[in-house]
Amino acid sequence: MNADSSSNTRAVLALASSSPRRRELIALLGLPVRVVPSSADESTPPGWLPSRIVEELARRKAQAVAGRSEATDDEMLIVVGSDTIVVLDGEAMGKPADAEDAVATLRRLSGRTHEVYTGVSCIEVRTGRTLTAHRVTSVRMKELSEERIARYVATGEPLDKAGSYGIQGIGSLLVEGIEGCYFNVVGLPLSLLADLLERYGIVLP
Ligand SMILES: Cc1cn([C@H]2C[C@H](O)[C@@H](COP(=O)(O)OP(=O)(O)OP(=O)(O)O)O2)c(=O)[nH]c1=O
Repeated sequence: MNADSSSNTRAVLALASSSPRRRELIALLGLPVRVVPSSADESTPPGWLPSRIVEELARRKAQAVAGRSEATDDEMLIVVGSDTIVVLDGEAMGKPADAEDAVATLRRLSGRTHEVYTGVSCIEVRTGRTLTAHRVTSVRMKELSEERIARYVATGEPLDKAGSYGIQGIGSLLVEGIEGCYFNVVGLPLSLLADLLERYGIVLP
């Protein structure tokens, strides 16, 4: 099944997110997409592994939207939720509370390699069939001087991003290199999402 399928049912995605990055990325798949911001509870108990955190939060975001969505007779509606965290020394870091918190996070990331975890969860609205997975990308940061961190935080870019940087923006200047999926760092691992969609019978290029 694909967007141009001659079958009577067409695949439609509902992105459970208010992230402009995720919206841009999911559009690359070429399927029809509706965007429905999700307001799920993002708290998790202490001690959860990063993989569990991102998978659970991705599922919660998708469930919050699936619960108030209805597919029309001629469509297979799949809600997609996603969650990203940065992990250093086993500690999960989400979005910074404020500029000061962003400075403290970047000081910790400086000159070291951390992991970015992104969970993706798909729910087919009609059947409730739910598929969830995650990817991990290693990111090595340059040594960052105090002046450089201050200049970067002053751009405002870090404030709505896990780990207090955006690899797709001017934050790319702080990054030495990565190992793994780039889109995973930006917040939506497209190749993983495509693997999940294939399991619903959706054919992509
Ligand atoms: C590390 C990194 C994170 N990010 C972003 C991706 C996510 O949007 C954000 C992590 O926060 P999330 O809580 O995963 O997502 P969100 O609150 O932005 O959006 P929603 O829950 O509505 O889907 O950090 C980047 O854009 N670039 C990066 O390099």
